[in-house]
Amino acid sequence: LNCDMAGFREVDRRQFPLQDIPAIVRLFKQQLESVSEPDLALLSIVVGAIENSLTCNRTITVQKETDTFGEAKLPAIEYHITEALYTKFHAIIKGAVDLSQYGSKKFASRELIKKVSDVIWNSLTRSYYKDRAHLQSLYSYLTGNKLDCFGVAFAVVAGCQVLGFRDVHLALSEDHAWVVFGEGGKETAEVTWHGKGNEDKRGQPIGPGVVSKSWLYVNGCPVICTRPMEVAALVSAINPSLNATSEAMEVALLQQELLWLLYDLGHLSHYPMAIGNLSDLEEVSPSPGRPPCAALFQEAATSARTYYRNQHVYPYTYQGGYFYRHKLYKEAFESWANAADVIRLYNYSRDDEEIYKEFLEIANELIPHIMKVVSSGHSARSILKDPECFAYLLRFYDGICQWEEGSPTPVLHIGWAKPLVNTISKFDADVRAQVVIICQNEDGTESTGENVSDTTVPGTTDGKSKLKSEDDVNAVIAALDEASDDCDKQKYLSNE
Ligand SMILES: CC1(C)CN=C(N2CCN(c3ncnc4sc(C(F)(F)C(F)(F)F)cc34)CC2)S1
Repeated sequence: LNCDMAGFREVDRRQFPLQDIPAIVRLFKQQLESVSEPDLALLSIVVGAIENSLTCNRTITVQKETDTFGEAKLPAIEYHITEALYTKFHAIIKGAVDLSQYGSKKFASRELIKKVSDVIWNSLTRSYYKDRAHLQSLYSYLTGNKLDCFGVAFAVVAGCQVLGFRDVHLALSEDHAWVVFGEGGKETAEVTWHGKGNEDKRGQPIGPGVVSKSWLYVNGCPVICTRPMEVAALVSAINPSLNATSEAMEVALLQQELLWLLYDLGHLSHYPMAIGNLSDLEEVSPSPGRPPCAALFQEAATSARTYYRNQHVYPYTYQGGYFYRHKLYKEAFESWANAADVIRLYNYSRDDEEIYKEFLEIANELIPHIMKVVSSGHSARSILKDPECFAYLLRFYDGICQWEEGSPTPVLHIGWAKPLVNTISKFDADVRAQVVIICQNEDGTESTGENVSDTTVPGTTDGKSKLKSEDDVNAVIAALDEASDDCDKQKYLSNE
């Protein structure tokens, strides 16, 4: 009867109450190394209970944060609480889904998945703030009937695991989640909503999203999770935030320890964002004997290039953000140029607001801040004298221009042009002249397009004077467009 209670039965009652981080890590390790598959419901309830008690209404008196051995103290997670919630989830799922109606037992069907999604969906609180923190776990679902969009997708996969369907897995893009199922995992189904004010497409395959080349569906290169990678997703989704400005240290430490456990077991190698999350945590509090966070950010980018045809943007914006925070501005420019080389392959659609905001912040906040900071310096090694920096910036802006080409939704507007022109005009003509634009034509042959320094900025004579009016700005855009029209694909290389 209770074969699927295996997850719980195996759990050694003696492990409870779970008092500290090592106890939780032991539970995860035992689940990840157990012969069957890790129990998603059990693990999500446990970490959800800890996160909730340490970040929401801190009912517990703030205990001495570490015990005598420096381990962060956690609120004791009682066996009977965990078991009650676990049993409740099983009862909800098995009570609502009459398996005899769904033919094949071996593989899930679209109808079954839609039914599980409906059970979760229809049991959510009518209206609540969907973007709130701490709504990602089954603890939130079972105690408050609230889930965020990731949480709904995760709950559907956990529900299908309860029903014994080992073919249903979580599929993750950089801003959306859905499920794959069936023989060879070839079928896809929407199970949750995305963004605000969009009709949900639950039950439908994700095909059209891939065809439209929108970033939301990462050109058909999503992270397809195994059970342990679904554990990595729930661990990545742990949110240590106490409020907008501070975090619960013990929750962040727990997330970091669990991510290292998953990393050591090899379950992050195909999951760039999880590696990025771990790198962010390591940047704040480095673990002794572990690779430096800079190496982890690089690993995330390499994973995306190796397993996902370099169609993911976030590994490069994780890396660029790190370099920016550490004032490694040339390295930041290179990462952001690499991010733009990814987005140029997509067509910007209305569902892609998140990545639009990401590029907008880089182009109109971070790069202008860097230009301001370095302008005051007078070092000969200034990035303003470095043609490679100019080349990285051109590749960055050109990637965004190409993103717009062929898109149903415009990307650029005057708000982009001013910082863009301001940045480019900080590089003198003699520096710009050192950048050679290599064009790759349709047939793969290469030709040097117009040399950038020949396209003196209209309205100026020696290319040195600054731009004044809006017409000048529009003229520059036209010049850039013209330059980009000359070549099908531009690679900006600086000559050595
Ligand atoms: C460079 C950044 C701006 C820093 N944090 C970033 N994150 C934080 C972590 N994050 C993630 N980290 C691990 N896994 C996932 S699965 C996912 C999602 F597909 F969008 C979902 F499921 F719809 F929410 C998001 C996400 C989203 C991206 S990107």
